[in-house]
Amino acid sequence: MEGKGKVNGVAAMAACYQGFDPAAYLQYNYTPPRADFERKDSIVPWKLACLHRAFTEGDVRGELLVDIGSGPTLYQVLSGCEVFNKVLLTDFLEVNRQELRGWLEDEGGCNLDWTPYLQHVCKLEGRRPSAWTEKAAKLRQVITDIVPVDVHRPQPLALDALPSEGADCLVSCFCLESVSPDLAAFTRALGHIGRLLRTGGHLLLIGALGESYYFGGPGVRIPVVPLNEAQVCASLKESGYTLIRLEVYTLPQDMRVGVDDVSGVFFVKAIKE
Ligand SMILES: Nc1ncnc2c1ncn2[C@@H]1O[C@H](CN(CCC[C@H]2CNCc3c2ccc(Cl)c3Cl)CC[C@H](N)C(=O)O)[C@@H](O)[C@H]1O
Repeated sequence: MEGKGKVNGVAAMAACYQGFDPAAYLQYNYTPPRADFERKDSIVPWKLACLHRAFTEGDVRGELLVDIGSGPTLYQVLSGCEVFNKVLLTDFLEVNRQELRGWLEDEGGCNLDWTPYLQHVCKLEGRRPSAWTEKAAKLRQVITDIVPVDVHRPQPLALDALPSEGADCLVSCFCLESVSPDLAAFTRALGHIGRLLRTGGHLLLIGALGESYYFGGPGVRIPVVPLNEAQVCASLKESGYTLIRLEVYTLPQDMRVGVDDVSGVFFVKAIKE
C-alpha cells in the first residue's frame, strides 16, 4: 500500500499544480504586507537578511549555485549571484520557467517589478540603492539556464544539467514541503536534491512551518505537509546533512492574509557530509 500511496500522492500533487498562476502567486506573496521593505517584521526582508548573511559570512564558495523549485521568483539568488559565477534556476512548471525567462530577457514580460528587491539587497551589501542596475546586470550575467526539476525523482534534474562533481551550493525556498504529500516524501525529496550537491557543499533551505495548504492562484488550493522544527532537523540528519544554523520567523497576525495557513518560516544553513 505504501508504494501505491507514494505514487498517488505525488501524482495528485502534480495535478494540483496544473492550475498554478504565477501572476496571482506573486501578488499574494511578493507585494505588501509580506514584501514590505519598510517593516523589519515583514517576511521578505527577513528571508533576504537570512540569505545575505548565509552567503557573505565567508564559508560558502564555489562555482555553481542551483536554486531548486525557483517558481516565478528571483529573490532567492540576489545575494548568491555575487558569490557564484554560475546560477542555475529550476522549476517544475513551464509557466514559472517562462516567467523567469521574461525577466532574464528584460523585455518587460514579467509580472513583478524586482527593483525594490534588488535595491534592498544592495543596501544589505552596504552599496547605494542605485547600484541595483549593476546587480540586475550581474544576475542576468550569471544565470546560465532555467531548467525543469522534479524533487520526487532520485535524479531531480536532467543528467546534463550539472557537472559531474555536482553543485557547490543549493538554495531552495518553500519548495519541498509545498510539493510533498507527507513527511516521508519530504525527507526523500531532501535526499534526492542532496545528490545534486558535492560533499562539503552548502544547503540553504527556507520553508513553511505548520502549514497545511496554500493558494497557488484563485481557487487553486495546494496541500502542504505541516512541519515543525524538530521534523525539519530530523529530516536533514536522516538525509546526510549537518546543521550549521536554524532560524525561525513567526508570522505576525497581519502577515496572515488568507493565501495560506502558515504559522512560521524556518531558515536552515547546512553542509552535506
Ligand atoms: N515535484 C516538484 N519538484 C520541484 N518543484 C516543484 C514540484 N512540484 C511543484 N514544484 C514547484 O515548487 C514551487 C513551490 N513554490 C511555492 C510555494 C511557496 C508558498 C506556499 N507556502 C508558504 C509561502 C509561499 C511563498 C511565500 C511565502 Cl512568504 C510563504 Cl510563507 C516556491 C516558489 C519559490 N521558490 C518561492 O520561494 O516563492 C512552485 O514553483 C512549483 O512549481
